[in-house]
Amino acid sequence: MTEKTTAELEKLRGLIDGVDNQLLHLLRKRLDLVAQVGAVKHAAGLPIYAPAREAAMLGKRREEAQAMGVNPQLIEDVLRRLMRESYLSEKDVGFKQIKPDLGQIVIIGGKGQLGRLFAQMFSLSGYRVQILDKDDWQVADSLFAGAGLVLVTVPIGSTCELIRSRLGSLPKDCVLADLTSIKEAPLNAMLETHNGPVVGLHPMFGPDVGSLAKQVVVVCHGRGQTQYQWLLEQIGIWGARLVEAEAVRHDKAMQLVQAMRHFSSFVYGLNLCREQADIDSLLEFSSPIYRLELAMVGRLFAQDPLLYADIIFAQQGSLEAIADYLDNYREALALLQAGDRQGFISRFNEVASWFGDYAAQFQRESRAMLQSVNDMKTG
Ligand SMILES: C=C(O[C@@H]1C=C(C(=O)O)C=C[C@H]1O)C(=O)O
Repeated sequence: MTEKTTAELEKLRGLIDGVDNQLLHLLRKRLDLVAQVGAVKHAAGLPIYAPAREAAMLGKRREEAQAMGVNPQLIEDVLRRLMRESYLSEKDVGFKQIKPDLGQIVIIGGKGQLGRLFAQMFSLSGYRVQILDKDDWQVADSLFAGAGLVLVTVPIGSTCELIRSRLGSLPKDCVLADLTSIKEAPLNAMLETHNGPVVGLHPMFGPDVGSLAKQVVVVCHGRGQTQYQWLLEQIGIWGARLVEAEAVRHDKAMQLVQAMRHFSSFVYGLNLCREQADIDSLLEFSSPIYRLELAMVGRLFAQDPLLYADIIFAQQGSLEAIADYLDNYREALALLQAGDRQGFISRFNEVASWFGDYAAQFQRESRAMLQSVNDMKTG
């Protein structure tokens, strides 16, 4: 590099540093304003997450960006990241309490990760929360006596047994709910055991989400909705979207969304392990999509094997879904073994037309993800 180039670059970089520093000050200012909005909303009992305001704001900023020669997607990306930060700040002020006159909330399995998250959310909303873990059954009766909600969040394998053997004498107005990732069997167990209000919930996220804003919670109605409506509203206040479903339809979807998906990630990991793949080399040669896939598979093995065993072994139907997957794998492999390129292409087209417009939608969505995977690279 010539001295002139070095000097020019240094000058421009100094200016960029100055702009970045101004950005930082603007961010500080924005965070402070959002905190004030948070306080106003908290006082009025409104949730922080306001999708209509977000859509309007994004639309306006995109237009302004366009007029200024800035890529609209750039300002949208930046604002979406900032809004995520806004949701996190809500934990500082707490949430509106929808049912202040509720007795205490007893969370069975409250020391598990998801149990702890819900305990925290209820506490931040002003409820009195009691945790009942495996070694606490001697105090169960006294906890249940004043309970307005009993929430079961124990491993799937023990859920129904626990409900049937331990929850037969809850106060009659107490809401009984569970967070199990299958719904039909636990819902039936709750309905058979408790005569009061019953609802099945399935949070479609892991315990490491920073905020519930935009996360989905599936709701399977049991009985006495008017008595547990407050619970649904409370979850809405946390920012989550409630999706109502019949338990059977939910469980069927989980055979693919969870059991088959996790099982194939498990086998993918098993295969890498047995092949003694060199992860460093894989990463070195990885395309962004491969890296994303490796991250998706690898993250499974950073978690509790019991949780995944529970999910995969929970339903007989999952076994069939996984067996079907294997059949399709074998059939596709046979095309390869037979050198049937045309057969592969015609299957490909068959699947592509089945995906229809979703294929293009998924390509757009993954493009943004892949770009952030690439942004994360260092060196
Ligand atoms: C700050 C607000 O709350 C949330 C955060 C927003 C933001 O960071 O801009 C926008 C809408 C809400 O989801 C608001 O309503 O203005």
